[in-house]
Amino acid sequence: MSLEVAVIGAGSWGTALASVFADNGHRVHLWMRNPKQAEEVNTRHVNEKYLPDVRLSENIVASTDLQEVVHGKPVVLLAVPSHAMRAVTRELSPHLHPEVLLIHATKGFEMESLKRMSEVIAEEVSPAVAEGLVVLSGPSHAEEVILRSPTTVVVTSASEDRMLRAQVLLMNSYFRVYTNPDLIGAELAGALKNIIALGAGMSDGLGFGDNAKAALLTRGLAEITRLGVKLGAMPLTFAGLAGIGDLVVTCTSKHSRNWRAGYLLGQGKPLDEVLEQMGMVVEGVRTTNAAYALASREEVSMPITTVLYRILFEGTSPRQGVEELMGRGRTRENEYLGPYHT
Ligand SMILES: NC(=O)C1=CN([C@@H]2O[C@H](COP(=O)(O)OP(=O)(O)OC[C@H]3O[C@@H](n4cnc5c(N)ncnc54)[C@H](OP(=O)(O)O)[C@@H]3O)[C@@H](O)[C@H]2O)C=CC1
Ligand SMILES: O=C(CO)COP(=O)(O)O
Repeated sequence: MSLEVAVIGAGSWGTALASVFADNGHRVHLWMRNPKQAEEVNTRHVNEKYLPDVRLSENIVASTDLQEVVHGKPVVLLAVPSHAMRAVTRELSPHLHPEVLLIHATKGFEMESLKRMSEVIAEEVSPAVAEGLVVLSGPSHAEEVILRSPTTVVVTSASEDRMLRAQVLLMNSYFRVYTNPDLIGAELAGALKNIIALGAGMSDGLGFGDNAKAALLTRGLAEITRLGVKLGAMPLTFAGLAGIGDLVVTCTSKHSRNWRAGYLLGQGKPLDEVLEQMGMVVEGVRTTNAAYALASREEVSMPITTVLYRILFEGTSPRQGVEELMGRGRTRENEYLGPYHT
Protein backbone atom coordinates (compact mmCIF):
# COMPACT_ATOMS: atom_id res chain seq x y z
CA MET A 1 0.00 0.00 0.00
CA SER A 2 1.35 3.43 -0.94
CA LEU A 3 1.42 5.92 1.97
CA GLU A 4 2.04 9.64 2.38
CA VAL A 5 5.28 9.91 4.37
CA ALA A 6 6.79 13.03 5.91
CA VAL A 7 10.58 13.19 6.29
CA ILE A 8 11.76 16.04 8.49
CA GLY A 9 15.30 17.18 7.74
CA ALA A 10 16.86 17.13 4.29
CA GLY A 11 20.51 16.67 5.17
CA SER A 12 22.23 13.58 3.88
CA TRP A 13 20.41 11.12 6.15
CA GLY A 14 16.89 12.51 5.71
CA THR A 15 17.37 12.60 1.94
CA ALA A 16 18.67 9.01 1.81
CA LEU A 17 15.79 7.73 3.94
CA ALA A 18 13.32 9.67 1.79
CA SER A 19 14.74 7.73 -1.16
CA VAL A 20 14.24 4.42 0.61
CA PHE A 21 10.56 5.29 1.21
CA ALA A 22 10.18 6.45 -2.39
CA ASP A 23 11.75 3.21 -3.69
CA ASN A 24 9.21 1.34 -1.56
CA GLY A 25 6.38 3.04 -3.45
CA HIS A 26 5.48 5.78 -0.97
CA ARG A 27 4.96 9.48 -1.69
CA VAL A 28 7.47 11.45 0.36
CA HIS A 29 7.07 15.00 1.62
CA LEU A 30 10.54 16.25 2.55
CA TRP A 31 10.86 19.23 4.90
CA MET A 32 13.84 21.54 4.64
CA ARG A 33 14.62 25.07 5.75
CA ASN A 34 16.08 26.48 2.56
CA PRO A 35 13.60 27.48 -0.23
CA LYS A 36 16.31 27.33 -2.91
CA GLN A 37 17.18 23.77 -1.90
CA ALA A 38 13.47 22.84 -1.96
CA GLU A 39 13.09 24.25 -5.45
CA GLU A 40 16.12 22.23 -6.60
CA VAL A 41 14.56 19.03 -5.27
CA ASN A 42 11.20 19.79 -6.91
CA THR A 43 12.50 20.91 -10.30
CA ARG A 44 15.88 19.23 -10.84
CA HIS A 45 15.35 16.33 -8.37
CA VAL A 46 18.69 16.83 -6.70
CA ASN A 47 19.89 17.78 -3.21
CA GLU A 48 22.92 19.74 -4.34
CA LYS A 49 24.22 20.63 -0.87
CA TYR A 50 24.25 17.18 0.72
CA LEU A 51 24.10 14.43 -1.95
CA PRO A 52 24.91 16.25 -5.18
CA ASP A 53 25.63 13.32 -7.49
CA VAL A 54 22.31 11.50 -7.25
CA ARG A 55 19.03 12.09 -9.05
CA LEU A 56 16.15 11.77 -6.59
CA SER A 57 12.81 10.09 -7.24
CA GLU A 58 10.01 12.29 -8.55
CA ASN A 59 7.97 10.80 -5.72
CA ILE A 60 9.91 13.06 -3.32
CA VAL A 61 8.42 16.54 -3.03
CA ALA A 62 10.11 19.20 -0.93
CA SER A 63 8.60 22.00 1.14
CA THR A 64 9.74 24.53 3.72
CA ASP A 65 6.31 24.51 5.40
CA LEU A 66 6.67 22.18 8.40
CA GLN A 67 2.95 22.23 9.26
CA GLU A 68 1.90 21.34 5.72
CA VAL A 69 4.48 18.54 5.48
CA VAL A 70 3.45 16.89 8.76
CA HIS A 71 -0.27 17.54 8.87
CA GLY A 72 -2.28 14.31 8.96
CA LYS A 73 0.54 12.12 7.57
CA PRO A 74 0.38 8.48 8.76
CA VAL A 75 4.19 8.21 8.87
CA VAL A 76 6.64 10.90 10.02
CA LEU A 77 10.42 10.36 10.17
CA LEU A 78 12.68 12.82 11.98
CA ALA A 79 16.29 13.17 10.76
CA VAL A 80 17.36 16.55 12.11
CA PRO A 81 20.59 17.02 14.11
CA SER A 82 20.31 16.39 17.86
CA HIS A 83 20.67 20.10 18.71
CA ALA A 84 17.53 20.87 16.67
CA MET A 85 15.36 17.95 17.80
CA ARG A 86 13.43 19.59 20.64
CA ALA A 87 12.59 22.81 18.77
CA VAL A 88 11.56 21.00 15.58
CA THR A 89 9.47 18.40 17.45
CA ARG A 90 7.77 21.10 19.50
CA GLU A 91 6.82 22.97 16.35
CA LEU A 92 5.43 19.98 14.47
CA SER A 93 3.80 18.21 17.42
CA PRO A 94 0.34 19.92 17.20
CA HIS A 95 0.06 18.78 13.57
CA LEU A 96 0.80 15.09 14.14
CA HIS A 97 -1.99 12.63 13.40
CA PRO A 98 -2.93 10.98 16.76
CA GLU A 99 -2.11 7.53 15.31
CA VAL A 100 1.02 8.57 13.46
CA LEU A 101 3.93 6.15 13.13
CA LEU A 102 6.72 8.43 14.38
CA ILE A 103 10.31 7.33 13.69
CA HIS A 104 13.55 9.10 14.53
CA ALA A 105 16.96 8.41 13.01
CA THR A 106 19.13 10.94 14.87
CA LYS A 107 22.27 9.92 16.78
CA GLY A 108 23.04 12.22 19.69
CA PHE A 109 22.00 13.69 23.05
CA GLU A 110 20.39 16.93 24.17
CA MET A 111 23.34 18.75 25.73
CA GLU A 112 21.54 20.69 28.44
CA SER A 113 19.56 17.74 29.85
CA LEU A 114 21.83 14.82 28.75
CA LYS A 115 18.66 13.11 27.50
CA ARG A 116 18.42 10.64 24.64
CA MET A 117 16.53 11.79 21.55
CA SER A 118 13.53 9.56 22.27
CA GLU A 119 13.26 11.11 25.75
CA VAL A 120 13.34 14.60 24.24
CA ILE A 121 10.70 13.69 21.63
CA ALA A 122 8.49 12.02 24.27
CA GLU A 123 8.38 15.30 26.20
CA GLU A 124 7.13 17.18 23.14
CA VAL A 125 4.44 14.83 21.73
CA SER A 126 1.27 13.26 23.18
CA PRO A 127 1.73 10.21 25.46
CA ALA A 128 0.09 7.93 22.85
CA VAL A 129 2.50 9.03 20.11
CA ALA A 130 5.46 8.82 22.50
CA GLU A 131 4.53 5.26 23.47
CA GLY A 132 4.82 4.09 19.86
CA LEU A 133 7.96 6.05 18.93
CA VAL A 134 10.38 4.04 16.78
CA VAL A 135 14.17 4.52 16.77
CA LEU A 136 16.20 3.68 13.65
CA SER A 137 19.90 2.95 14.20
CA GLY A 138 22.73 0.89 12.72
CA PRO A 139 25.62 1.09 10.23
CA SER A 140 24.26 3.15 7.38
CA HIS A 141 26.08 5.95 5.63
CA ALA A 142 23.66 8.03 3.58
CA GLU A 143 26.15 8.18 0.70
CA GLU A 144 25.83 4.40 0.25
CA VAL A 145 22.12 4.04 1.00
CA ILE A 146 21.31 6.59 -1.71
CA LEU A 147 23.25 4.40 -4.19
CA ARG A 148 21.20 1.38 -3.07
CA SER A 149 24.29 -0.36 -1.73
CA PRO A 150 23.34 -3.26 0.62
CA THR A 151 22.74 -1.87 4.11
CA THR A 152 21.44 -3.30 7.39
CA VAL A 153 19.81 -1.31 10.20
CA VAL A 154 17.74 -1.95 13.34
CA VAL A 155 14.42 -0.51 14.41
CA THR A 156 13.29 -0.54 18.01
CA SER A 157 10.26 0.66 19.96
CA ALA A 158 8.39 0.08 23.20
CA SER A 159 5.49 -0.90 20.92
CA GLU A 160 6.10 -4.18 19.11
CA ASP A 161 3.34 -3.35 16.62
CA ARG A 162 4.98 -0.02 15.64
CA MET A 163 8.42 -1.62 15.46
CA LEU A 164 7.11 -4.28 13.04
CA ARG A 165 5.27 -1.66 10.97
CA ALA A 166 8.44 0.39 10.62
CA GLN A 167 10.36 -2.74 9.60
CA VAL A 168 7.85 -3.54 6.86
CA LEU A 169 7.68 0.06 5.60
CA LEU A 170 11.43 0.55 5.30
CA MET A 171 12.69 -2.88 4.26
CA ASN A 172 13.59 -3.63 0.64
CA SER A 173 16.16 -5.52 -1.44
CA TYR A 174 19.07 -3.24 -0.48
CA PHE A 175 17.85 -1.99 2.92
CA ARG A 176 17.50 -4.85 5.37
CA VAL A 177 15.78 -3.90 8.62
CA TYR A 178 16.11 -5.97 11.81
CA THR A 179 14.05 -5.46 14.97
CA ASN A 180 15.57 -5.22 18.44
CA PRO A 181 13.42 -4.53 21.53
CA ASP A 182 16.28 -2.74 23.35
CA LEU A 183 15.43 0.88 22.56
CA ILE A 184 17.78 2.36 25.15
CA GLY A 185 20.68 0.22 23.90
CA ALA A 186 20.17 0.87 20.19
CA GLU A 187 19.82 4.58 20.76
CA LEU A 188 22.81 4.88 23.10
CA ALA A 189 25.08 2.69 20.96
CA GLY A 190 24.28 4.74 17.84
CA ALA A 191 25.06 8.01 19.59
CA LEU A 192 28.12 6.95 21.58
CA LYS A 193 30.00 5.33 18.71
CA ASN A 194 30.52 8.79 17.19
CA ILE A 195 32.98 9.59 20.02
CA ILE A 196 35.11 6.59 19.13
CA ALA A 197 34.90 7.47 15.41
CA LEU A 198 36.40 10.88 16.20
CA GLY A 199 39.20 9.08 18.03
CA ALA A 200 39.76 6.65 15.12
CA GLY A 201 39.98 9.56 12.67
CA MET A 202 42.42 11.31 15.00
CA SER A 203 44.57 8.18 15.18
CA ASP A 204 44.72 8.04 11.37
CA GLY A 205 45.39 11.79 11.20
CA LEU A 206 48.33 11.31 13.57
CA GLY A 207 49.70 8.66 11.21
CA PHE A 208 49.15 5.66 13.48
CA GLY A 209 48.38 2.25 12.01
CA ASP A 210 45.90 -0.57 12.17
CA ASN A 211 46.98 -1.68 15.66
CA ALA A 212 45.97 1.69 17.10
CA LYS A 213 42.66 1.62 15.20
CA ALA A 214 41.87 -1.89 16.46
CA ALA A 215 42.70 -0.82 20.01
CA LEU A 216 40.42 2.21 19.79
CA LEU A 217 37.55 0.20 18.35
CA THR A 218 37.82 -2.57 20.93
CA ARG A 219 38.50 -0.49 24.03
CA GLY A 220 36.05 2.11 22.75
CA LEU A 221 33.36 -0.54 22.51
CA ALA A 222 34.19 -1.63 26.07
CA GLU A 223 33.71 1.83 27.51
CA ILE A 224 30.58 2.82 25.57
CA THR A 225 29.06 -0.53 26.53
CA ARG A 226 29.95 0.16 30.17
CA LEU A 227 28.12 3.50 30.10
CA GLY A 228 25.23 2.07 28.08
CA VAL A 229 24.64 -0.78 30.52
CA LYS A 230 24.74 1.62 33.47
CA LEU A 231 22.05 3.68 31.71
CA GLY A 232 19.81 0.64 31.16
CA ALA A 233 20.98 -0.89 27.85
CA MET A 234 21.31 -4.60 27.17
CA PRO A 235 25.01 -5.45 26.66
CA LEU A 236 24.28 -7.65 23.64
CA THR A 237 22.93 -4.68 21.69
CA PHE A 238 26.48 -3.32 21.69
CA ALA A 239 27.59 -6.55 19.97
CA GLY A 240 24.99 -6.01 17.23
CA LEU A 241 24.33 -3.68 14.31
CA ALA A 242 23.72 -0.57 16.42
CA GLY A 243 26.92 -1.25 18.39
CA ILE A 244 29.92 -2.93 16.81
CA GLY A 245 28.28 -2.66 13.35
CA ASP A 246 28.00 1.11 13.48
CA LEU A 247 31.35 1.41 15.24
CA VAL A 248 33.10 -0.43 12.40
CA VAL A 249 31.43 1.58 9.64
CA THR A 250 32.01 4.94 11.29
CA CYS A 251 35.61 4.28 12.40
CA THR A 252 36.74 2.94 9.03
CA SER A 253 34.78 4.84 6.38
CA LYS A 254 35.83 8.04 4.68
CA HIS A 255 32.12 8.86 4.40
CA SER A 256 32.01 9.36 8.15
CA ARG A 257 31.75 12.97 9.20
CA ASN A 258 33.06 12.05 12.65
CA TRP A 259 36.06 10.13 11.28
CA ARG A 260 36.85 13.00 8.91
CA ALA A 261 36.65 15.62 11.66
CA GLY A 262 38.90 13.46 13.87
CA TYR A 263 41.37 13.07 11.00
CA LEU A 264 41.68 16.85 10.59
CA LEU A 265 42.08 17.29 14.35
CA GLY A 266 44.81 14.64 14.33
CA GLN A 267 46.58 16.62 11.64
CA GLY A 268 46.66 19.59 14.00
CA LYS A 269 43.72 21.71 12.80
CA PRO A 270 41.81 23.58 15.55
CA LEU A 271 38.26 22.41 16.29
CA ASP A 272 36.49 25.56 15.03
CA GLU A 273 38.29 25.37 11.68
CA VAL A 274 37.50 21.67 11.38
CA LEU A 275 33.78 22.21 11.99
CA GLU A 276 33.70 25.08 9.54
CA GLN A 277 35.44 22.99 6.89
CA MET A 278 33.06 20.03 7.43
CA GLY A 279 29.89 22.04 6.76
CA MET A 280 27.87 19.05 7.98
CA VAL A 281 26.78 17.93 11.42
CA VAL A 282 29.55 16.23 13.45
CA GLU A 283 27.51 14.78 16.30
CA GLY A 284 30.55 13.23 18.04
CA VAL A 285 31.78 16.60 19.33
CA ARG A 286 28.64 17.34 21.34
CA THR A 287 28.29 13.67 22.24
CA THR A 288 31.79 13.61 23.74
CA ASN A 289 30.72 16.50 25.95
CA ALA A 290 27.48 14.73 26.93
CA ALA A 291 29.13 11.34 27.55
CA TYR A 292 31.88 12.94 29.64
CA ALA A 293 29.19 14.47 31.88
CA LEU A 294 27.18 11.22 31.97
CA ALA A 295 30.26 9.16 32.83
CA SER A 296 31.03 11.49 35.69
CA ARG A 297 27.40 11.45 36.90
CA GLU A 298 27.17 7.65 36.68
CA GLU A 299 30.74 7.04 37.92
CA VAL A 300 31.65 5.00 34.85
CA SER A 301 35.27 4.77 33.68
CA MET A 302 35.59 6.12 30.09
CA PRO A 303 39.27 6.82 29.46
CA ILE A 304 39.04 7.37 25.68
CA THR A 305 36.07 9.72 26.04
CA THR A 306 37.86 11.60 28.83
CA VAL A 307 40.98 12.12 26.75
CA LEU A 308 38.92 13.20 23.72
CA TYR A 309 37.05 15.66 25.93
CA ARG A 310 40.39 17.17 26.99
CA ILE A 311 41.54 17.40 23.37
CA LEU A 312 38.30 18.95 22.13
CA PHE A 313 37.59 21.36 24.96
CA GLU A 314 40.64 21.81 27.19
CA GLY A 315 43.55 22.32 24.83
CA THR A 316 45.29 18.94 25.22
CA SER A 317 47.02 18.07 21.93
CA PRO A 318 46.10 14.78 20.20
CA ARG A 319 49.66 13.53 20.74
CA GLN A 320 49.53 14.35 24.49
CA GLY A 321 46.17 12.58 24.56
CA VAL A 322 47.67 9.39 23.17
CA GLU A 323 50.53 9.54 25.71
CA GLU A 324 47.96 9.96 28.47
CA LEU A 325 45.94 6.95 27.30
CA MET A 326 48.95 4.68 26.81
CA GLY A 327 50.56 5.78 30.06
CA ARG A 328 47.66 4.82 32.32
CA GLY A 329 48.22 2.29 35.11
CA ARG A 330 48.09 -1.46 34.54
CA THR A 331 44.60 -2.97 34.40
CA ARG A 332 42.61 -6.06 33.42
CA GLU A 333 40.98 -6.23 30.00
CA ASN A 334 37.58 -7.29 31.27
CA GLU A 335 36.08 -5.98 34.46
CA TYR A 336 33.60 -8.87 34.52
CA LEU A 337 36.57 -11.17 35.25
CA GLY A 338 37.33 -9.31 38.45
CA PRO A 339 37.92 -5.81 39.83
CA TYR A 340 40.36 -3.33 38.29
CA HIS A 341 43.85 -3.14 39.75
CA THR A 342 44.16 0.04 41.72
N1 LIG B 1 24.61 11.07 7.29
C1 LIG B 1 24.50 9.80 7.64
O1 LIG B 1 24.97 8.91 6.93
C2 LIG B 1 23.79 9.44 8.89
C3 LIG B 1 23.40 10.40 9.80
N2 LIG B 1 22.73 10.03 10.95
C4 LIG B 1 22.29 11.03 11.90
O2 LIG B 1 21.27 11.82 11.30
C5 LIG B 1 21.25 13.12 11.89
C6 LIG B 1 21.28 14.14 10.76
O3 LIG B 1 22.54 14.02 10.14
P1 LIG B 1 22.86 14.32 8.62
O4 LIG B 1 21.67 14.18 7.76
O5 LIG B 1 24.08 13.54 8.31
O6 LIG B 1 23.27 15.85 8.73
P2 LIG B 1 23.68 16.86 7.57
O7 LIG B 1 24.78 17.70 8.08
O8 LIG B 1 23.87 16.12 6.29
O9 LIG B 1 22.35 17.75 7.43
C7 LIG B 1 21.85 18.46 8.53
C8 LIG B 1 20.42 18.82 8.25
O10 LIG B 1 19.84 19.37 9.42
C9 LIG B 1 19.35 20.68 9.11
N3 LIG B 1 19.50 21.53 10.29
C10 LIG B 1 20.65 22.02 10.82
N4 LIG B 1 20.36 22.78 11.90
C11 LIG B 1 19.02 22.78 12.02
C12 LIG B 1 18.13 23.41 12.92
N5 LIG B 1 18.57 24.15 13.94
N6 LIG B 1 16.80 23.20 12.74
C13 LIG B 1 16.35 22.43 11.75
N7 LIG B 1 17.14 21.80 10.86
C14 LIG B 1 18.47 21.99 10.99
C15 LIG B 1 20.19 21.14 7.95
O11 LIG B 1 19.51 22.18 7.26
P3 LIG B 1 20.30 23.34 6.47
O12 LIG B 1 20.89 22.70 5.25
O13 LIG B 1 19.22 24.32 6.16
O14 LIG B 1 21.35 23.86 7.40
C16 LIG B 1 20.26 19.84 7.15
O15 LIG B 1 19.06 19.59 6.47
C17 LIG B 1 22.48 13.18 12.82
O16 LIG B 1 22.08 12.94 14.13
C18 LIG B 1 23.36 12.03 12.32
O17 LIG B 1 24.17 11.48 13.35
C19 LIG B 1 22.44 8.73 11.22
C20 LIG B 1 22.80 7.74 10.34
C21 LIG B 1 23.49 8.02 9.11
O1 LIG C 1 25.92 7.10 11.87
C1 LIG C 1 26.43 7.08 10.78
C2 LIG C 1 26.56 5.85 9.97
O2 LIG C 1 25.86 4.80 10.53
C3 LIG C 1 26.97 8.34 10.21
O3 LIG C 1 28.13 8.68 10.88
P1 LIG C 1 28.81 10.09 10.57
O4 LIG C 1 27.89 11.14 11.14
O5 LIG C 1 30.13 10.03 11.26
O6 LIG C 1 28.94 10.21 9.08
